[in-house]
Parts: sequence; C-alpha cells; structure tokens
Amino acid sequence: MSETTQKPILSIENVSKTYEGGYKALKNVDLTIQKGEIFALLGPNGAGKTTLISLICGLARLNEGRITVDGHDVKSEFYKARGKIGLVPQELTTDAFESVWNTVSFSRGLFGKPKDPTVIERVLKSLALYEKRDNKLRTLSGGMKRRVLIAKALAHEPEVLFLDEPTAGVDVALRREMWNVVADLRQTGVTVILTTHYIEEAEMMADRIGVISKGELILVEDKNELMRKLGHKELTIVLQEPLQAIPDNLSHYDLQLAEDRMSLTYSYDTHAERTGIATLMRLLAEDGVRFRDIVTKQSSLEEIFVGLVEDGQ
Ligand SMILES: Nc1ncnc2c1ncn2[C@@H]1O[C@H](COP(=O)(O)OP(=O)(O)OP(=O)(O)O)[C@@H](O)[C@H]1O
Repeated sequence: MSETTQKPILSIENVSKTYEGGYKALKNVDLTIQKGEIFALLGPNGAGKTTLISLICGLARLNEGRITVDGHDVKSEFYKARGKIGLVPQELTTDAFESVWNTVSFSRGLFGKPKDPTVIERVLKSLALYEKRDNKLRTLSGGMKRRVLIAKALAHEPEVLFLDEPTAGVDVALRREMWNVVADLRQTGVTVILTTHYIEEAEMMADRIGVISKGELILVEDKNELMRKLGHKELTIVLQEPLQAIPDNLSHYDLQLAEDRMSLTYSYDTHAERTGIATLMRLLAEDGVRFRDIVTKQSSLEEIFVGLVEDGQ
C-alpha cells in the first residue's frame, strides 16, 4: 500500500515530560502513526497516557522532544496542528438544554471553520444521530451522549481523533456500542488514537497497540502479532545429567538447550488445542533423558501484562 510511504499523520520524537516539582511523567517517547490507523495506547493509571495526549493537543507544555500532526509542529504551528485534531473527552459538559445539531455546529465554529450544514449532517449520520438532531442533549441515552461527544470532536473535520478512555465507567452494553462506533469510524478514514486500561478493549478496537508503563513506551506492536505472542509460555525441564544435543526425534519441537546443557526450554502456545507437553515428556523418557524438575514460565510479554494489571489495581 502507498500509505506506508506517506508522511505520518502523527510523529512523536524523543518526547519527555517533567512536571513542575520534578516528576518525570514521560521518558523519551518515540512513536509514528500512519493515516487511517486505529491505535490503542494501553497502560495502567498514572502511566502517562493523558500526559502524552495533552502534549499532542497543546494542553500541556512540550519542553523536550518534537511532535508533528500531519506535518505541523505542535509548538511552532499550534493552530494548524490543533485544527487537525479532534479530542473526545470522557464527559459531556455542554448545555443539556441545547440541541444535538446546535452543539455539534458550535464545536465546528470553535475552530474557525465556516458553517457547513453538509458536514454536520454527514457527521451526525455517520454516528446514527441525525434522527436526533433536534433533541435536547438531556433527553439522550448514555450511548447517544457519548456519540455526541465524538460528533463534536469530528465537526471541524480533523484528521486524527483522540478518544480518552472511551468506555471508562460505562456498562457492558454501552462498551460494545462504543467498540462498534470506533469500528465504523474506520470507514471515514479518520485516524483514531484511543487510551485504555483494558487489554481486551485494545484487542477489540485497534490495529496496533502501544504499551505505556511508568512514562515509558515499552512496546509498540501490531495487534495480531501481539496477541499471538501473548499466548506463549515456556516450560523448562531441569535435567539430572548434561545433555550433549537435542535428540533427533524431538527436532520438530521448539526446544532450546541451555549453555550448561543442564536444562531444556520448550516454548508453546497456551491457546493451542494440544500443547504437545505430554508427548514431549514421553519422548524424553524414551530417549532416557531424566529430569530433576519442571518449571513453567510466562513469556516476557505476558509478564509485562501481568505487571501492568497488578500496577493498575
Ligand atoms: N499537572 C501535573 N503535575 C504533576 N504531576 C502530574 C500532573 N499531571 C499528571 N501528573 C502525574 O504524571 C503521571 C502520569 O499521569 P497521566 O494522567 O498522564 O497518567 P494516565 O496514564 O493518563 O493515567 P489515567 O489512566 O489514570 O488517566 C501521574 O503520576 C500523575 O500523578
């Protein structure tokens, strides 16, 4: 696809953020996002997700590193950069007695864009809100209110949409509705960056996932690749005597012999119907390989996630 050769819609280079008082909330973050991607920034409370979004949107001061949105530097070309961004907050704070149409039109005006009913109509239709355009906000369901937040953020035709914890504090049904809304946004071509605490939410919505922990972007990976890696575990077989080589009848197993030849490590997929462990043990016994102990361990990625979940509690 030609998209990979295009200039990125968002470029974050070596960005750090130290708050007054000396707290370092972000450390040397590098990230490039291509147009049309749906990207999830996953991390526990306090990891730095909001700080990063605030720097991109100009809500916090950027002192270290560089950020561009569609080629515009967020510091030296703030208005151009900001105009490319739609920011969806968690709560609706606008006038409950205002109509859907007026609320969304007003948001467009805030960015200095001329009135354009065709744009507002398109945005409302894309979010299944057009029928409700004359409704006062207070009469809308929770799901509709959340969609109004997205419509407001899209009214000035941004290139990048930020969703800050789109399903925080919502029930299961509404969470699913939000996932569908984000999936539909893909058709509009807008790039979506969302923050979340939940692995399954990132899995449902995103093409790529970035994991942020204690201010560091510790991992950025294609969603499918990440999920594949996540299901892996390691089984270490501690031997009674050193083994010179892996026996031939075990060559199709993903086995590694330790340097001291005193242990074998087998990497397997926990989601697979058969892990192959029982057969492996039988074949080892047939080969006369005797073992002292067996230890299972999650992959390093799994450890990262377990750590994240524990941190987040
Ligand atoms: N204005 C500020 N001054 C000092 N420290 C701050 C400020 N804003 C945030 N922090 C600290 O920076 C760290 C990162 O906060 P941030 O809000 O970016 O995390 P987060 O990943 O968005 O968390 P959450 O999921 O809870 O929103 C936290 O330890 C927070 O206390």
